[in-house]
Amino acid sequence: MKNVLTIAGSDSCGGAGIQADIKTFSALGTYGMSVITAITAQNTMGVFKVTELEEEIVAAQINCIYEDIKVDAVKIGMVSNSIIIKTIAQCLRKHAAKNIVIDPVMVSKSKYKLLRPEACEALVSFLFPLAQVVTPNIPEAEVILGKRIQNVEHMQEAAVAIHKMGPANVIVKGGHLPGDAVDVLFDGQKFTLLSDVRIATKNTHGTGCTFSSAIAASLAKGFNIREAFGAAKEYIHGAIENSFSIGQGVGPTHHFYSLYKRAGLVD
Ligand SMILES: Nc1ncnc2c1ncn2[C@@H]1O[C@H](COP(=O)(O)OP(=O)(O)O)[C@@H](O)[C@H]1O
Ligand SMILES: Cc1ncc(COP(=O)(O)O)c(N)n1
Repeated sequence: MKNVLTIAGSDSCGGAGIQADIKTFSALGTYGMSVITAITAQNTMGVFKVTELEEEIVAAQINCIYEDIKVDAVKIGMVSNSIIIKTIAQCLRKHAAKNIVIDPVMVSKSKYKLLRPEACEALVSFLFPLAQVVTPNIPEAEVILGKRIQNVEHMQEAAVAIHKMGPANVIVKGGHLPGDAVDVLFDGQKFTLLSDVRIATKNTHGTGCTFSSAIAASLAKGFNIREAFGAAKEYIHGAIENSFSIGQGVGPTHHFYSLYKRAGLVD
């Protein structure tokens, strides 16, 4: 069994954040662990309150895990302020953490700011250089670069520009552009583009969290970045295809549809 850690925020309704990450790790046959950076009160309609945790408890959670358990990959999601960002960078350096996947979470689908605007610079300068891969969506890449991204060519340019900020690989996700769902990987030398038919659903709560966690689980299993990208794309497609409506807003993706199907729990 490979061990995968998520460092992220808790989502009370279970569709994104820590909860989506651990479901993904489990569905992909890895052992999931968590370091919580913030607690959010949210549901399918929005984020209503956020409490950031003190950096001491964030550091203690990371140290506790690395001092005892071999961590095969780590995914970083919502980290809302620069003090916690610097603490995480320091801890991961101290433990020589490998297979670091960074999803630079900034704004929820319900438009709530999950990253303090002044902390974007810290995220880029302290965490990006440690990453095996960073996975911005279009709005995040636009904020990082201060440029509009309107097509796949712009996504490729953005991937090259973000690569210069230090990560070994960049995947710019195209979920926010119209048309097919095209994602662009740049490894410093060449591009890999993966495209899927866009699934017509409003239930995409947590897609970015799920996608980056699937990459982390795949890297933990020994896949190279291109293989991990392919496995994550396939996983997110199935999870969105089987997404469902709970609550009144944007529903979650389904992580265990194939297991449930085999067990006769769904049609
Ligand atoms: N409606 C959809 N149909 C198929 N794939 C999608 C759809 N929406 C997003 N994706 C895919 O889900 C992954 C997450 O992308 P995105 O939604 O852009 O991330 P985020 O949740 O960070 O905004 C990407 O692989 C993207 O191409
Ligand atoms: C704790 C937490 N982390 C990440 C997201 C982003 O997910 P989404 O973009 O689908 O709202 C979220 N809503 N909550």
